[in-house]
Amino acid sequence: MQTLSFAKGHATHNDFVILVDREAMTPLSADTVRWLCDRRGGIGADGVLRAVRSELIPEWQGKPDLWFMDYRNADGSIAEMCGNGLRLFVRYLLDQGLVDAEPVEIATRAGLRKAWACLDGRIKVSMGRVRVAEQPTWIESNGRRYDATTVDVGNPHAGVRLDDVEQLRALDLSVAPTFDQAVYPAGVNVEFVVPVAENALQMRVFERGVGETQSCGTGVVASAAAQLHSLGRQTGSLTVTVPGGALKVDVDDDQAYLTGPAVVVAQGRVTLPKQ
Ligand SMILES: N[C@@H](CCC[C@H](N)C(=O)O)C(=O)O
Repeated sequence: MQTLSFAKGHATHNDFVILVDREAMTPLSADTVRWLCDRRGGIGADGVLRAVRSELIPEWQGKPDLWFMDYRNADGSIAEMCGNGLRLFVRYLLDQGLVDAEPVEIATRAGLRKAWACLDGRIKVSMGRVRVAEQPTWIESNGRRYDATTVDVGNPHAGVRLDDVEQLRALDLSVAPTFDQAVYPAGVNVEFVVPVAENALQMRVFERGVGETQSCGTGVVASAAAQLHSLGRQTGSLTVTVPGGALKVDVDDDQAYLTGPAVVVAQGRVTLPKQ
C-alpha cells in the first residue's frame, strides 16, 4: 500500500484531488482514480490532477522542465484538458512554492498553457485556439432533440442554446444526454446555454466521464466562443455564470483566456488501495 500527500480544492465548485508525483513513481490506474473521486468511499472529486515533471511524460514533446498536468475524470478516463483544473493546479503550485516565474507554464495533453495570478486572487489561464465547427450536430436530452454546435478546446464540446433561464433550470441532467457517435467517437462534454445579456451567458454542463458538474472551464470557453461565432465575431469578452460561480472569458485573435477563482481547501495524506 502506498501513502501519498494530497490536496483537495475547487475552481467554481468543480472539485479535484491533487497528487504530486514529481518523479512519476505513482502512475494511476482507472480504479484508483475512481476510488479517489468516490464521495463516500474515497476523498471525493470530479477529477484528479497529478503533477509530474514533463520530461518524464513520453507523449510531451515540449520543454522538459515544466510541471505536466495529468488530468483524469472521476470515472478514471483521461481527458486532454481541464480549464478549472488548470487554475487549481497553478494555485496549488504557487502556494507550495513549486513554481515562481510568471507566467507559469504548464504542460498539458492539449499543449503548453500559461497562467497568471491576478491581484484579486483569481487565476487567469491561456486556453489555446478554440475551433467552432460550421457543421451543426444534435444532442438529445430530457426526451428532446436539440441542434448543437461542436467546439474544440483541446477536448470536445457540444453546445446547445436554450430559449430562457427557466428551461435551463428545469433540465434534468442526472441522465446523460445522447449524441451522434460518428461526430464524437470519444464522447463529448455537453453545455446548455442561455444568453442573458449582450456579453453574458448562463450555462449548465454534463461532463464526459463525470456527469453534471457545478462548472467546466473548457465548457465555459467553448460556450463563449460559440456565442461570439453566432454573432459573427472572432474576438470579445464574456462572463459565463454556472451553478458554481462566474468565470470570465477573453478571446483574442490568437487564443482564449479563462479567469476565475481557484481554492485549495484541504491537505493531508492518503493511503491508496493496492493498484
Ligand atoms: N472540468 C473540466 C473538463 C474536464 C474534462 C472533461 N470532462 C472531458 O472529458 O473532456 C474543465 O474545467 O474544463
